[in-house]
Amino acid sequence: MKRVLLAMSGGVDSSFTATLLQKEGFEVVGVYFKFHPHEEYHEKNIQNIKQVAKLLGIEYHIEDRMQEFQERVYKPFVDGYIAGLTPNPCALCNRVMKFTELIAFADKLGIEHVATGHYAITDGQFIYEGVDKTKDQSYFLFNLKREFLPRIIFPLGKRFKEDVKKEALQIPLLRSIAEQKESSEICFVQNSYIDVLKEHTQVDMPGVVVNKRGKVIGEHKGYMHYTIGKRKGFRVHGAHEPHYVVDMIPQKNIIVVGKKEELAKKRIVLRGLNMFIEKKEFDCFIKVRYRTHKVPCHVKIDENVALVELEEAVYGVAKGQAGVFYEGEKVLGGGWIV
Ligand SMILES: Nc1ncnc2c1ncn2[C@@H]1O[C@H](COP(=O)(O)OP(=O)(O)OP(=O)(O)O)[C@@H](O)[C@H]1O
Repeated sequence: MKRVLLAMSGGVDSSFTATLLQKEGFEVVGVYFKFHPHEEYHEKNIQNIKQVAKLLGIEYHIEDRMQEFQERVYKPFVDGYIAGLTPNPCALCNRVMKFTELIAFADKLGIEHVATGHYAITDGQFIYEGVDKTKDQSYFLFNLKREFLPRIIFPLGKRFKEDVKKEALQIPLLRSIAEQKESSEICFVQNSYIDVLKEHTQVDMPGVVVNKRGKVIGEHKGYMHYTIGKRKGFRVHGAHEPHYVVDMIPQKNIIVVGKKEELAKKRIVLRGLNMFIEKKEFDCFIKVRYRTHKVPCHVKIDENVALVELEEAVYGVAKGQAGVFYEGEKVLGGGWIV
């Protein structure tokens, strides 16, 4: 029987994925990784995994990767905010933690294929958007190592979240899992990223708001409270129209604000590229945040840096986020916005 190692989070998606893989004739082995140190959170998830394992009669493993997660994902997240970036820990984690550890553990167990409950599609060469556009997670997967792809299965890629939930509710032992509240977007952030940062650095430190010409026009609570495009939580004296954060100077604890048109960007530079194609110059579409539409662009790559000229302006481009290239639904690659 063909075996597959399934990354199980204890949530409805990966739990339901286990049932799909079994129906397809796989012998499923599950693995749960403890990435962050919130034991209560793990306990709840592990309870769910035990329940699924019992339902399906599958073997599962609980693996501690807290130290690695701390160094490879958590620390860069905190350091990123301190440096004035808007980090994207999930896209980073998928490359340096989740899939790396999943593949390594599969190798240890002598299993060829790995699976997750991501809403995305792969043909072993490329990643494509999942059919459920409201749940598609291809953006977060742009950074996967190419050599991983032939070993990955995404059983939910052609399914709709709503149907997954409905079907899971019909299975008695999955019912309670399907009824649980969805997990937050970043697994180690329980409430707000600000609470996480407060454990490591001083976040509340009032500073000045300046306009693009450097003139002081207001006050803010501390630069880490803001991301590019934010228009609330700071004061601009005598402002009659909305002002948006257009830049920040972390070393001086200054945020720069401007009107909507000053937020517009038609040129973006990406570094730390991960490409699934060899071409160095091409036309495609780019997504500069998770929840946004794709914009047509022209890309030129030189020495692992991509210069992207956009056909229409985008608003709220934040350094540290991922820029992901698409051709239709296919992910061509991407990099980090600088
Ligand atoms: N701690 C973990 N250990 C092992 N696998 C995990 C873990 N967290 C997430 N995964 C895997 O990554 C996939 C996507 O994770 P994400 O956090 O986006 O979950 P999700 O879409 O809410 O799915 P789920 O309902 O399965 O939690 C999960 O479906 C699962 O396969």
